Amino acid sequence: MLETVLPPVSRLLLSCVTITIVYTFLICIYRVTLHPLAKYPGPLRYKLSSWPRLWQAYKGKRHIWHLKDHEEYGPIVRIAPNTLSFNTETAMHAIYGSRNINVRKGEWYKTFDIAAGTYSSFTETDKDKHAAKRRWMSPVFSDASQKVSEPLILGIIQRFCDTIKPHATEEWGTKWNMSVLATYLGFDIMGGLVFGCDFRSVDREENRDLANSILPAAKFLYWVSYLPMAWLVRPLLRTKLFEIIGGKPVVDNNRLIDHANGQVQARSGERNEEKGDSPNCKDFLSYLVSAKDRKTGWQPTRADLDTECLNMMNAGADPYSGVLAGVIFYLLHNETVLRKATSEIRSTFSSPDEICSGSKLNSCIYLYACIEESLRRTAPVPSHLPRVVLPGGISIDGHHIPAGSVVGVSAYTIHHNPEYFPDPWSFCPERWIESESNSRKSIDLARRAFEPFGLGIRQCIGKNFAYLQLKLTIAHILFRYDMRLDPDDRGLGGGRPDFEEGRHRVDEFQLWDALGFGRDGPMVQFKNAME
Ligand code: HEM
Repeated sequence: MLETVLPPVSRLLLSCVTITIVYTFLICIYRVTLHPLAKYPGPLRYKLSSWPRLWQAYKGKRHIWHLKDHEEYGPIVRIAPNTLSFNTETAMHAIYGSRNINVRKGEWYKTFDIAAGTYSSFTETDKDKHAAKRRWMSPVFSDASQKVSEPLILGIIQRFCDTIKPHATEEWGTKWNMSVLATYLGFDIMGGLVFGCDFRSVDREENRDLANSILPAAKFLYWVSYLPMAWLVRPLLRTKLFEIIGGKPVVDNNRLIDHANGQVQARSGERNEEKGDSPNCKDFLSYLVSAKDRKTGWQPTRADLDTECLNMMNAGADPYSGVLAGVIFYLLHNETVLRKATSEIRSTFSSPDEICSGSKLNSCIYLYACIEESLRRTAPVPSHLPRVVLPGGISIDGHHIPAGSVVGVSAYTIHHNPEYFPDPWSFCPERWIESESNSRKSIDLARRAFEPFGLGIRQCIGKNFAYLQLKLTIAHILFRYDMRLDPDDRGLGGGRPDFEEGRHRVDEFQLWDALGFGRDGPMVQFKNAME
């Protein structure tokens, strides 16, 4: 009846709307009844649609939601129509543990550095291509390369400490936002390591723009990568149109890409001596430009080099900076721990010049335990690192998971699982040290559930560099300075009882979930501890 009185265009529109409603309704029914993952528990809205996940990613709170969901629904939660989240160490090893596991990285990764030209070792989803890239990069991360790089890392850390010095006499001096300082320090170190380029963003304000771009760009790409049809957006990432739509974070990301491209380009032209580049330096780029995969003979294109350098800057600088800010936060919120760590460093070394890699640094087991405990609390990728199940499926904790499903474990959730980490909300470096009250068995169990660097073939290739940088930085700071929270701004970086659930713990360093994590504070004052 209605159809006969309506004009043809309206009839067409009405049909489209009706078909869409019926289709959506049927999809919803399918997702909660016949879908292969229908039997797994989770909130109804997650089962129906992946939009709630996008919203959580946009708000930087996915890790908080994961934790809450697992508390409510148990060790397996359906967090999107096609995605399961697990919270056991056995699942973690079943998903990420070795090369032969029948999964690959998910499409989600593809958004991150495609704007730079191609996929990096981090975002490559094809297993064989990834293996070739990993072999190509291995000389960069060898022990020999680390030895060559250490003087550069030490030089930048010492300059960082010298920058604080005039503001930290015998009295408590200027207050510093540790998240901000650590961002500049991380950027300077990676700029030196990757490009042999001396950014000096710690001590020169005019050089800080690029360092400040990394996190906003990462936050933006993080939620964009969760768009249900992110593949439509990817080709637009580098366009002017997208700069207008996305605003500053997109512009920032493009500036970072341009910078990486410029640095790679400079290898075929003149180097920029004025900016402090050393013509003979052995930086990461110098290994990569001339190397190829020894097994397949694969050689990088210019786009591969651009993308990989950008990836190393991002993957190397930001997690280190975030964790460093986290270590300082937790030391300052746990006085006994700070005292013990400081005393270990000051009794092991007799001057800052002695603080370098070697047996003395390795003997600082309390320092190492503080880093492990901070990595537990502030894993730089707090939520899922998604893996897609390949044809044939896989078995996880006795469940057959069909091909095409997406599976993962959230580091934040498993790192706060009391089954592996008793009293998970307390900062307790002692849990990593064997003692009468802490058996080898419980440390081994904790280690099996510990994944701040990922696991298996996709584990962080820069892990050893990261530990070296963290140990050196913290040891130098503790040796040279006493630290305290600025009395006027004690709360910055922590939660507050009047904040929402999950952000209410004053002694928990607050993370903004992204690739790397957003952060602020703590506000720190230093006092010179050396004569
Ligand atoms: C505290 C410091 C760091 C943490 C916690 C960390 C964490 C991680 C994690 C969790 C992954 C795996 C992601 C996944 O499975 O999708 C990863 C990958 C990676 N990281 Fe790190 N990272 C750190 C520092 C560094 C440094 C200093 C570098 C050196 C340049 C680096 C370079 C990389 C690269 C190239 C990958 C990709 C590896 C691959 O897929 O083969 N990271 N990192």
